[in-house]
Amino acid sequence: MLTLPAPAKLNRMLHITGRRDDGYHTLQTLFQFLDVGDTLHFSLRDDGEIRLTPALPGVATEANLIVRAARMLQAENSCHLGADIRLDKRLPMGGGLGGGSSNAATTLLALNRLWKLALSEDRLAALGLQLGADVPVFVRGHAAWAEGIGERLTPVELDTPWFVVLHPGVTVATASVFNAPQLTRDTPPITMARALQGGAPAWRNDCQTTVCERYPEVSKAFDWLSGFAPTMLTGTGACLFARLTDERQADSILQRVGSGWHAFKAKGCNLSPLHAALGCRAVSAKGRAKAL
Ligand SMILES: C[C@@](CO)(OP(=O)(O)O)[C@H](O)COP(=O)(O)OP(=O)(O)OC[C@H]1O[C@@H](n2ccc(N)nc2=O)[C@H](O)[C@@H]1O
Ligand SMILES: Nc1ncnc2c1ncn2[C@@H]1O[C@H](COP(=O)(O)OP(=O)(O)O)[C@@H](O)[C@H]1O
Repeated sequence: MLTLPAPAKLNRMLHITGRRDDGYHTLQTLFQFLDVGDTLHFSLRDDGEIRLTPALPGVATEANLIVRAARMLQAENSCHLGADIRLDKRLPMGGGLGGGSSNAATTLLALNRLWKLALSEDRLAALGLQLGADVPVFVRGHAAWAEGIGERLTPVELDTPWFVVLHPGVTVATASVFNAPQLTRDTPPITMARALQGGAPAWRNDCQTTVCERYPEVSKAFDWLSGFAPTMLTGTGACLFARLTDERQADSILQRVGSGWHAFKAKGCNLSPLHAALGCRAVSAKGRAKAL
């Protein structure tokens, strides 16, 4: 059996720079992984079946990104092998932590290994992009500056603080945020160097105002958490994250979280825990940028 993590991600900053003809928005964002996430267990089957347990509430098995990733790999390689896959789900769904995308990326890398397909990382990232804009960064496995709809990636070294991630108990529909008339969607593009130069104190998320206006519970949670430390929305929410000076500060905040909200502490990682588990070497220092 192959057991691998599917870590969460944060968008440490997120700018929306425009809208494409197909309706998708162009972004500039900094992705970083957390040392917390789901876990997947893979066992080989020789009959071509893909069996996933347990089912996720509200997600048909064939629509689950894990099953879709497995089927895509089978089709791509005319592969007749299958897998039993068990998912230990910890990440809230639709929270802006990228859990579904991360599950898909872990499945692509795991089955590439289990089925001995030897597909390149480039090919796996291209397949992943067909499943979701956030899948390629999980396939690549390094914190990254992302452009386009999140698929044009440049690895970066970011600060790796402790965070408290707070789920305010509401679900935010990504499409409703991107369709909101008041959404800021004309932030002038900046260079990666400029984004990194300001560092964390200068970062913001263009979705945050719209999400807080439309979801009062997110606004309330933001006001509460930012009373302790600098706080931001990840992706289109609903999760918020506070950047802390040390782990003790995280523990102290966690003791005060009210009922109806779910919170956990996590550390930022520039190398994905998935790639650490697979024993991948970190990308070479060449071409990496460093946040000040
Ligand atoms: C904006 C991010 C940042 O990480 O938010 P989170 O999902 O993590 O919160 C992601 O790129 C989200 O990517 P993903 O979650 O794959 O979005 P999808 O399901 O493909 O998109 C849902 C809907 O949101 C809109 N959408 C999504 C991404 C984008 N760059 N522009 C858009 O306009 C489209 O209307 C699309 O139909
Ligand atoms: N394996 C999976 N894990 C989580 N969500 C999944 C999965 N497969 C499909 N989904 C669907 O994808 C949606 C987005 O999930 P997720 O990636 O966790 O959130 P977000 O994109 O907000 O970070 C979920 O609401 C769910 O309907």
